[in-house]
Amino acid sequence: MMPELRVLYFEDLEVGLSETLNKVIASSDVVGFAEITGDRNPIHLSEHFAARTPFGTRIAHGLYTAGLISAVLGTRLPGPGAVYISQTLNFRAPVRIGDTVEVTVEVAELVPERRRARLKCTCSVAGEVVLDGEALVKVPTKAEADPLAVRMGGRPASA
Ligand SMILES: C[C@@H](O)CC(=O)SCCNC(=O)CCNC(=O)[C@H](O)C(C)(C)COP(=O)(O)OP(=O)(O)OC[C@H]1O[C@@H](n2cnc3c(N)ncnc32)[C@H](O)[C@@H]1OP(=O)(O)O
Repeated sequence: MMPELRVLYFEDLEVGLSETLNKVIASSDVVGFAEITGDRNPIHLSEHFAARTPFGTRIAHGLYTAGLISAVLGTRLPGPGAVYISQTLNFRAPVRIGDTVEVTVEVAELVPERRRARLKCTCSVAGEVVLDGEALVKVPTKAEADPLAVRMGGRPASA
């Protein structure tokens, strides 16, 4: 999943606007997440260990799956310039190696005075919700992002 970047400013958002991305979970993703975070819980890394858990096989780190929500927020909705304030997470079912995770974020509430957007976040595998929660992000306005372009009537500063 390497989606094209899309910038939405606070003014572009409306309740109900949503974005969905899919990601196949590779073993190398899980190993890489273990390396960069230091979470080497064998439930993620060892088939021998994981076989003796209720899941029966290796599962992805919950925070790796959650990171896919961050990817949608940071690249598509709202996109570049969005700043995380908070995120709730409910890990409802395991994600296994090879699963395709469908990540959807949807604008649930806008707070114009503070340029905040609250987004409902859902990750599913084959129609089953594996993770859900809510994100709160600060979203740049057009004027904050490029004040010169706004003064020039929306034309980019280089024009
Ligand atoms: C630290 C790291 O290294 C480790 C990880 O990252 S592990 C990877 C992330 N976690 C997961 O993948 C776990 C996914 N979740 C599950 O598999 C299950 O939710 C569970 C095994 C944790 C719990 O299952 P169980 O004990 O069988 O619970 P029930 O299904 O019987 O449900 C009982 C009630 O609790 C509610 N509930 C269960 N899980 C959650 C949850 N994650 N968030 C919120 N609520 C949850 C469930 O709805 C039931 O409620 P009810 O009112 O009784 O219906």
